[in-house]
Amino acid sequence: MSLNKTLTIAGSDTSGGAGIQADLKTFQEHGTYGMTALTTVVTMDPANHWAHNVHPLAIDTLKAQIDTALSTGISALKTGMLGSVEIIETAAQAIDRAETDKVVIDPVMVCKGEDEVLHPETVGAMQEHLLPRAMVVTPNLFEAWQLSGVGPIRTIDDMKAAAAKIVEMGAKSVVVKGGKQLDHDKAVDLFYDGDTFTLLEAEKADTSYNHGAGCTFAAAITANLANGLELNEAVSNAKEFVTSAIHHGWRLNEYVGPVMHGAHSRFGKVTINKETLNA
Ligand SMILES: Nc1ncnc2c1ncn2[C@@H]1O[C@H](COP(=O)(O)OP(=O)(O)O)[C@@H](O)[C@H]1O
Ligand SMILES: Cc1ncc(COP(=O)(O)O)c(C=O)c1O
Repeated sequence: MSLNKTLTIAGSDTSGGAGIQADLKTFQEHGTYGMTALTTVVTMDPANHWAHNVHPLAIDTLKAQIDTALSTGISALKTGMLGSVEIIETAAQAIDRAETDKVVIDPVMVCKGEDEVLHPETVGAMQEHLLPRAMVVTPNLFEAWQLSGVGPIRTIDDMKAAAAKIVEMGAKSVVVKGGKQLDHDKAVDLFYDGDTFTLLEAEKADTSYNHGAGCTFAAAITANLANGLELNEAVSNAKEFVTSAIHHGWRLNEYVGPVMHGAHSRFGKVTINKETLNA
């Protein structure tokens, strides 16, 4: 028996909820064989209110990991926290060498609770190098604003305008995640494949234990694509998966509450609403 191989090019979240830890747990839940290329290691300082420290790895170390993973012939890949223009360029080269067009770009710019881009110059590099290579991009509202120039995004019409712009910039499709940020009674995401706008609506969880939700969502799409699902099905199944994970988010300590990556298989399927919108 062989498994579909999924690669994540992303940061390590030592606390285990986001980053490659979220990706691997999610890949495992979907029955794919997860592989990793770490860009950076994020640690948290227990003596200083869990302040994040970012430890970038040498670029040659990243390249060697990519070489290792690509040599196995991967089925799908995703990118997460990249952190510098050089790393973004390296990820783009990896995508060009991968023998698959199943590429999910999670344009991680900020960690939850912060609203400043980690490195502003990386936005231009993502626009130039990653959007044209993406089968699907998964920005939250802030990231969609930064990538598209359309914003601040406050309504579903704003989400549509940003999504259209991101596809115009070269992405094959995009999911703009309204999540908790959009002022709406449901957790609403907008999927646009260049043709049709589809609203994905789930029950909103009243929780702050949602660390890793974005990574988990993008990893689930990646695994679904690797397993042969059509793009729209890969996205809506991933929305069900992450909704369950968020509704079972839990308290790791006084600073962070990760999603429960395995909730979907443990507690059963949740249902979401799908609605096609007029262009
Ligand atoms: N409170 C919530 N209840 C249900 N779904 C949520 C909630 N917060 C976020 N989501 C969903 O989780 C997924 C990831 O979104 P989000 O957490 O906004 O991403 P990011 O981590 O990139 O900011 C999206 O499908 C979003 O709609
Ligand atoms: C390595 C890494 N990647 C990605 C993220 C983004 O996490 P989320 O999925 O909660 O947006 C974080 C946030 O802490 C992180 O540490």
